[in-house]
Amino acid sequence: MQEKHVEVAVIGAGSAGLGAYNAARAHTDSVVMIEGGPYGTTCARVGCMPSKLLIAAADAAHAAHDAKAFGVHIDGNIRISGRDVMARVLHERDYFVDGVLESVERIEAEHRLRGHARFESATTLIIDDHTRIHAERIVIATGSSPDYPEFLKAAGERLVTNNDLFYWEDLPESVAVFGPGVVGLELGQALSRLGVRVRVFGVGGAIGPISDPEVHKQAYQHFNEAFYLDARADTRDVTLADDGVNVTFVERDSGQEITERFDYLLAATGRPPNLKGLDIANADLRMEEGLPVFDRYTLQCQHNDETLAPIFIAGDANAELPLLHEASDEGRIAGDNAGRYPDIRAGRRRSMLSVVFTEPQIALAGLTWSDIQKRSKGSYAIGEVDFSDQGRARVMRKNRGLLRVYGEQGSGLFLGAEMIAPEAEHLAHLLAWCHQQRMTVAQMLEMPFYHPCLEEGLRTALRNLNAELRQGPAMALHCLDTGPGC
Ligand SMILES: Cc1cc2nc3c(=O)[nH]c(=O)nc-3n(C[C@H](O)[C@H](O)[C@H](O)COP(=O)(O)OP(=O)(O)OC[C@H]3O[C@@H](n4cnc5c(N)ncnc54)[C@H](O)[C@@H]3O)c2cc1C
Ligand SMILES: NC(=O)c1ccc[n+]([C@@H]2O[C@H](COP(=O)([O-])OP(=O)(O)OC[C@H]3O[C@@H](n4cnc5c(N)ncnc54)[C@H](O)[C@@H]3O)[C@@H](O)[C@H]2O)c1
Repeated sequence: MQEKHVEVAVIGAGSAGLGAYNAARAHTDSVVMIEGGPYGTTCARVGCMPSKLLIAAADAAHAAHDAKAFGVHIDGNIRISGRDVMARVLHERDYFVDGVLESVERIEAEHRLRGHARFESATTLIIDDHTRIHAERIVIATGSSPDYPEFLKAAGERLVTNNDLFYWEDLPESVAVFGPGVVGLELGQALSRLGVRVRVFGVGGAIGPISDPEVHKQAYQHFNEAFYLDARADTRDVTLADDGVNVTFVERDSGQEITERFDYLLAATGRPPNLKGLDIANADLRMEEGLPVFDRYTLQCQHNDETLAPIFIAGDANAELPLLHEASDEGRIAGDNAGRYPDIRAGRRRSMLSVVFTEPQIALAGLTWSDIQKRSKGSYAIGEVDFSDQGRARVMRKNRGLLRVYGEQGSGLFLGAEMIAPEAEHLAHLLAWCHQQRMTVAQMLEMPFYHPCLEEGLRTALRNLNAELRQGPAMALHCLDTGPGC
């Protein structure tokens, strides 16, 4: 067993780990980054990028099918080649992975260590069985992995997760998706648009990250127009079938128990943090609900006696906001603090922004509806716009969805938003930026709105909110002071 002494050890070379390494490296040369799996990050390899590539193919298929509604007739059959779709996904995915691999290659070889890390004590790590690292400070950036309930294991080799799906050489005929969370909705809808027979089964009623009941209602309706989604499914059995898997469930509308065969079962039932193999009990960390207690501004953990530990936790590993930009931010903050220790600084946390790349897209910005229920003690108002009659959305045949914006009574401050809306990724950015600038709804309304744009729908929602906050005039139906369709 080799012995190595460093100031900072970073466990995990994903988006958070790479950010942490770079930030710590700005303070000291004595850093090591340990990676137990393949380099390339979850985001590039099996997460954000390949999922968006699959969705891009699905959008192309959908546009081709929808073209005739615009008077554009594509003569002959629209043929989707599963092999070509998956070949492009993998080819482009590799391009993104290669970019990450190049950055990893640029890191000095003596700063990189391959192997699975586990804690021997709060300041020593064992890497596989080959190296013991004595580290003055440690950053845990181990990410998360798909997890699923025991009964799904009956699907055997037909059970896949996001770790497997992007390696398919061809598209299957059918997939049963368990979990209408972010992964299940994005991949389920993409597969459905690519001609795969899809059913999505959930428990407890949740759809993606939506907490606003009105947005939830619309989402349920829109997705069900596109594919079968039962967010409170009564699934009775999962068994292996010939070259496939049988799922027995109570059909949502008929109430009949049926057994249906699928080529694959996609488990998208959540991604808990990778803490299990870490022997974290040896690190003397204070734990709550299986997770280390940490400060979200410094990312620093506590010892069991509640003193501060020289251990930091960033990215999906801390389960706070398992999103790429948050992992990068947290990695930088944790690495900076591990490097500058004991001179710990609070890092800048941005306004919350989350996008689900479905059609319509789901997005959250600032505080969510459920945050506001907890924090605002009734002193808030809601404005909304329904996109079914919004001018630009209608022009593009994307006139579906609901945007709800929240503001604070008295101050008129913009608090947050939830939406299922056309091109919500852009609307949500504007809203997150305004939230971070602590703007009032009235100030937001002073900004320019171009005609005819989806942002005019946002303006309608903001005007509605301003009126509800009693800071502006009541809304007029089809007011034409700004052009038709607003
Ligand atoms: C299908 C899918 C789509 C997604 N799409 C989006 C999106 O569109 N936008 C978005 O913002 N987010 C998206 N995400 C989430 C995003 O990918 C993650 O939030 C982000 O990649 C987390 O980065 P990380 O550094 O925390 O983890 P990772 O990138 O997973 O890095 C953790 C690393 O730690 C290593 N490791 C684990 N344990 C050990 C150990 N004991 N010893 C050594 N090494 C270890 C792992 O091998 C891994 O390389 C998506 C996720 C999935 C699954
Ligand atoms: N566009 C994006 O930003 C993006 C895309 C994909 C993933 N992600 C990140 O990855 C994280 C993990 O995504 P995820 O979708 O795996 O998890 P999730 O927590 O978002 O969703 C899991 C879903 O599975 C359901 N579920 C749990 N047990 C079930 C069961 N037995 N049967 C049926 N359904 C069950 C849950 O109710 C929930 O709806 C997300 O929270 C998100 O932060 C982000």
